[in-house]
Amino acid sequence: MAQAIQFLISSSPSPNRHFSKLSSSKPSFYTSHRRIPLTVIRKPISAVSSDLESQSSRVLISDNGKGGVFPGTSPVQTTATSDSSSIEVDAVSEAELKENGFRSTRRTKLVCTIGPATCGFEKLEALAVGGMNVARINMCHGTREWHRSVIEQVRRLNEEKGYAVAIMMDTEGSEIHMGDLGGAMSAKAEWYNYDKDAFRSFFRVMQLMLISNLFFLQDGEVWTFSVRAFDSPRPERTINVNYDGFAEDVKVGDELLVDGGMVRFEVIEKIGPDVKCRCTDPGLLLPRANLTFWRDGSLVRERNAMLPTISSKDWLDIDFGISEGVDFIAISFVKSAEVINHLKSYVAARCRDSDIAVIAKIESIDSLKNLEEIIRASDGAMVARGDLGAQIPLEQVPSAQQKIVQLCRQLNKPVIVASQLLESMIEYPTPTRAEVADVSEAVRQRADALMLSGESAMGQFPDKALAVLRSVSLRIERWWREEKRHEAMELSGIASSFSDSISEEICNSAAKMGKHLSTLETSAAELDNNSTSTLPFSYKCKQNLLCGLWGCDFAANNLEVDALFVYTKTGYMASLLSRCRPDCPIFAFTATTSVRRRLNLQWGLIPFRLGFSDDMESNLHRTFSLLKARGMIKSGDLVIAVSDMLQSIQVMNVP
Ligand SMILES: Nc1ncnc2c1ncn2[C@@H]1O[C@H](COP(=O)(O)OP(=O)(O)O)[C@@H](O)[C@H]1O
Ligand SMILES: C=C(OP(=O)(O)O)C(=O)O
Ligand SMILES: [K+]
Ligand SMILES: [Mg+2]
Repeated sequence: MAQAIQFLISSSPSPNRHFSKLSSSKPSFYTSHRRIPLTVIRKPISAVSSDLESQSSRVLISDNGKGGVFPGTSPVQTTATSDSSSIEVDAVSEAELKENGFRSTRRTKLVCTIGPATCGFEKLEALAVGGMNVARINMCHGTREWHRSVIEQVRRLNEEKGYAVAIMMDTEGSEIHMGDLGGAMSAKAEWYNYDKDAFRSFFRVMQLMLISNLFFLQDGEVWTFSVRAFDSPRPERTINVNYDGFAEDVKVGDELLVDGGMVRFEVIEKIGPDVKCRCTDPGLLLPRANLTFWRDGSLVRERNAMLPTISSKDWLDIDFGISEGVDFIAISFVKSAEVINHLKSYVAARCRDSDIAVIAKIESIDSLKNLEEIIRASDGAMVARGDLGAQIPLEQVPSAQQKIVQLCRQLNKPVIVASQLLESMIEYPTPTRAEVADVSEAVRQRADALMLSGESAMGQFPDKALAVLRSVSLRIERWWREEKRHEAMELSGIASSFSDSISEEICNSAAKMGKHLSTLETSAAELDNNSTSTLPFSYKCKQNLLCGLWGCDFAANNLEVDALFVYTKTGYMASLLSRCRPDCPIFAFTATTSVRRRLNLQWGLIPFRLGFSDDMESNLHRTFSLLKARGMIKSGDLVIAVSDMLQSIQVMNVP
């Protein structure tokens, strides 16, 4: 039995004259700013869907590829220009929905760093098929030409095969690191990419160390770290450091950590630009490894902290990212909100509609100190545990992660948990149990996204690593849905304007409603157009915006909400729904390709590109018709729909 109940909060009376007001005398809500009539409308869907059958069900699969918005159009104009009878969704979500239904869709998003192991078209396609939502390129490595080719291939994949993989560019940042060791840029990658039997063979390892310019250090060996630029060949046992102040800053007796402690040295002598160090913890020296130095058990960071967060090379990379139309720019070693604000205005001035999101990487002590202001200024954050673990004691990383993940959700910013999630899978086809537990914890914390680094960039099993992230995410998500094991979080209000606070309340209510409706146990037989009953729960919203809303008559039998639909121009309303982490998936309809790709990073959202109008009723019916034609929904599915144009909540069975 198809029927609809619609709650409307609109700044003008419902523009939809088709809806009859069966129960319209609910209290209106007035404020000093604006008058908002609150109506509760209900009517059988059959009466409003007479034109449904005549709707075209023509569908379009491909993403329009090239980044940015459509030429010469704002998102609003795009609505008018896009093909009104088409809908675009990525091929993986579509297949998942068709095969297993709504509940099977993965909520946690997956980011893969692309490197030598995955830069070919087929390898990229395998990652897209495996569920990669965002491809990350790390400007620490490789040339711009190399990165451009990756971007082009991802775009082609989207265009030709119907994926919607977004692109994140990650800046190098002003960390102190070693030089290239005179070898190929991807020496570490080559090193791991030899076949695994060979990799494990001692003699092969020795041979590789010679050809790849990798060095396995012995205890007590003395090496020179120098800020001088060397002509090749580089003097023996000498390593170049990229930071000019290095020799001035270190003191004899300091501890020098390579790659957060993979190799350790003690500073024994300073001679002008050269610093002589004795190896105290032997290990493998890898090209461009990060360096930190410690004194009396604390990180020395006075001078390091004075380095600009965005170096001149980073600015060139950012220009490159803007011209290539990347979707996200992740900024390494952020120290304050200032740099994020600066970058955002820089991007806005150069990029129409400023549709590149700026992600703050939290990986330094300073970023932890200024965490809230940084996250407020950014469009999202990354818990960059690799470098973070080199700056704070390792045992503090888990609590920092939890704090960052929670704060991001409170502030409605997507958050990525990154680094070493499945580190052992660089070499082995299965993860360790501890790694699976770590991934599970990030999923249980309900981070928006998980990221692979070396596992996908230069590991031997990129697809397998991605499959592990995917299956663990799915399993843990299901587990907490079934057993309610996830962390409960009281969300505080974030809206800064009156209109935003209405959107926020609508989304909170829709998400809650989904939950409540799915736990109702009244009988379906009671669901009848003429019956009037009251929802068996009381709901009080903080700002009283929706008070009285639930006084409407409603009865349901084991009503399970299958999906939340959100029609959103900028993506904001979709992010508000995602923030609530509802039990059912969220179908986010947006008119712009770039907004759609950006929504890929957010928990639980399945982004669709769809042109839509201000008439919610016709939007819904057209969407139902298009999705039914593709087998993604079926008659009887229960949907709660919200929209940022009309600020409404509607509950509908798919006709
Ligand atoms: N574009 C690239 N070219 C060559 N090697 C790369 C590239 N991107 C990543 N890698 C390799 O993958 C490893 C892991 O990637 P990532 O975590 O992004 O970098 P890092 O180790 O510098 O933090 C790098 O150390 C590097 O060896
Ligand atoms: C993600 C990180 O940054 P990068 O790989 O660029 O060092 C990290 O440090 O964890
Ligand atoms: K980086
Ligand atoms: Mg880092």
